[in-house]
Amino acid sequence: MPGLVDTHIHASQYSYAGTALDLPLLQWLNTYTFPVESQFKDLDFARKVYKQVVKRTLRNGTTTACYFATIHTDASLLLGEIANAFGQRSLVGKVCMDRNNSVKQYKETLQESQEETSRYVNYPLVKPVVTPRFAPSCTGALLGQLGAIAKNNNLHIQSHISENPEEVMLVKELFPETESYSDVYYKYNLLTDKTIMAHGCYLSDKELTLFRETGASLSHCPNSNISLCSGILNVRNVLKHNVKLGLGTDVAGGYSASLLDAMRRAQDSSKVLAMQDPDLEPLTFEEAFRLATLGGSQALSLDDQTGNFEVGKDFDALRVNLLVPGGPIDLIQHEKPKVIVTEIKNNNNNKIINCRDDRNIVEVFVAGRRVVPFTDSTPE
Ligand SMILES: O=c1[nH]c(=O)c2nc[nH]c2[nH]1
Ligand SMILES: [Zn+2]
Repeated sequence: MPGLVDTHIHASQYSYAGTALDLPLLQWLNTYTFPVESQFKDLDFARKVYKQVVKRTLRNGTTTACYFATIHTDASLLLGEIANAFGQRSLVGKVCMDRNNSVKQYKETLQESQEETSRYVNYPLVKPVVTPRFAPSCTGALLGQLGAIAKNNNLHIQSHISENPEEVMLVKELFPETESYSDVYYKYNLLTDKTIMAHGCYLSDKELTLFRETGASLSHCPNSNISLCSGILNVRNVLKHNVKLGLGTDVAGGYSASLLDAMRRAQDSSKVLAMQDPDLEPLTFEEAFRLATLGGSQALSLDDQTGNFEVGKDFDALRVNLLVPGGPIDLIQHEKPKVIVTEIKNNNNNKIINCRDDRNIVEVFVAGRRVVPFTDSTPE
């Protein structure tokens, strides 16, 4: 089957994935996230965590990952180097933030943020992404500079938007002259056809229309949205507005680094909304599969290279063995499936989403190179 695309993951938060999920977003950032991220000044610590997250996501079939690092440029460059060495297709973002009242050492000046963002490298599979953390962490001046850097260098952009009600209110207070949260990013040239924004749970129809018009996309991160009690994205409405959409694990707001988990949570979340509104059609497993593959590649504007097995694209693929010895699946009264799954269309394939885990992913290929299982030549 095609490789999986994680459109939103914080590599720097991997060390505490599965813990610290007892506070809502803004308090969670101040209490857990900023203190941990500030430790990435230490390159030895950064190397340890970044190697683990690249290996863990690859083993889970993530052939493309769109990463947030931290404000530290050297550590962010190291993440790019590690992804490149392991052969994972990725976008790597040095986080930019010149506002932080709670953990005062974890921020930059406007000038530092601008100069450091210009220190990026381009590998064939690893690309830079301009990364304002989110509007509350950035002054308007910084957002404007980052919009200009992205435009002048034709770079990808990533950030967060409308994840939690308190955050949306804060943005209104900080940017009173703007019409909406989306309008803040739009005004600073940060909504482009190479932009991906995480969450968007509280976007209005008008804002979704702005996304469609600018070509900006959304990353749906259901595990994080539930774990931090942020909200539930109405995926059906996003699709109805023809906004490009992918799935994200959003580690460590999300506790799982697996896109299989994201597919399941996306369906669960959509079913919860459908229970409250009988007119709403829940997401099917075919749709969840598409979001995790082709949808993600479109959302990252990488669908000319990856996302499915169309002739001309790179070979990003998983070899899945449902019956791997010691694996998590029992197939009863079925012949042994031996298929290339380009789309999910029968119940046996649905087991791939609902019952499988990384034990069933026996080989992973990125751009034709086998990257899992790891070999002697894989970096330590
Ligand atoms: O889920 C999230 N994780 C983060 O690290 C973050 N920063 C701003 N907004 C955020 N949301
Ligand atoms: Zn995030």
